[in-house]
Amino acid sequence: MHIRVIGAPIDLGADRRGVDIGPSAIRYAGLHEHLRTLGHTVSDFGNIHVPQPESQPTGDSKLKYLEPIVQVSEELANVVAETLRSEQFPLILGGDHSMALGSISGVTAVHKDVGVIWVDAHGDFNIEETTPSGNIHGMILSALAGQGHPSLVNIGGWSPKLNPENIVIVGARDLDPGEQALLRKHKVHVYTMSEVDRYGISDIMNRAITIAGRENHPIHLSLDMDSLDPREAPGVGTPVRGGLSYREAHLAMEMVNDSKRMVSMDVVEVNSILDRENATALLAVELILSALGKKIL
Ligand SMILES: NC(=[NH2+])NCCC[C@H](N)C(=O)O
Ligand SMILES: [Mn+2]
Ligand SMILES: [Mn+2]
Repeated sequence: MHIRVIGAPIDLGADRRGVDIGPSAIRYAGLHEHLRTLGHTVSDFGNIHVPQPESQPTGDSKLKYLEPIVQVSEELANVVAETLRSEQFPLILGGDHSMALGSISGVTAVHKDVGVIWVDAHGDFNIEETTPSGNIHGMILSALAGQGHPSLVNIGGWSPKLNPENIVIVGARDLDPGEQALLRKHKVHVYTMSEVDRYGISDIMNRAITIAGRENHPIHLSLDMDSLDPREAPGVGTPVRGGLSYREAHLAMEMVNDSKRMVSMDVVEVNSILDRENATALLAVELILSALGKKIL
């Protein structure tokens, strides 16, 4: 496969510094060399331009940094779409999860009926009326499904990008009350940690792949590193106890690879200021390798 690494060093969606270093930290953890040992061809687009938060007005407290986030999303969507059109696999490194607005907008500009597997402690399905924080990284999946502020919903000039019934969230354990109601209303498939415990990650991933990939739909994988237990992934801005274990996360990635349906992938929320000796970035690289074909034997 031809993989193109795209850095999206955005921290405007989390209103906290440190995730902007994520793309460098993941590259520094040996991403390119390891991908090449799997037999992939790897090129690097570099990072898209993201303004520094200190240079921007915060704007509406319920939609912080809306304008620059929309600008970055438009640019990232174009780069991702161009990458797919030139038959390369986009591997997008965050940055906070708001970058998925750009990446998935780009994917859905090229592929029809995209299914999304969103591995996350959170639902990221808030809108300005339900957000407890005003941080846009918690409002991105809803925007892709056509809900929320028109500037977020209409990246690229069209909407919705996703049919909510093609979205599967895996690993959820911290959903806000208004967000829960929206997820139910729009019939998003949510597998909580409780269900992972009850049925096992293998069963849950089989279901997730069946739903997101039904009728041959291409799958986009969005991996939020806070889906992992904070003992494994300490370098995240919004840690929640009781997350995926190291082994569960690897198996989840391996199963996505085995499905042969993945067309693009994001890895987000690596916060190097909060990390310990780059452990979270090193784990991110390991998980990327499992998702992109590394086999034990
Ligand atoms: N991508 C993330 N880490 N999102 C965390 C969102 C936290 C919370 N639900 C909020 O809306 O603010
Ligand atoms: Mn997230
Ligand atoms: Mn999260």
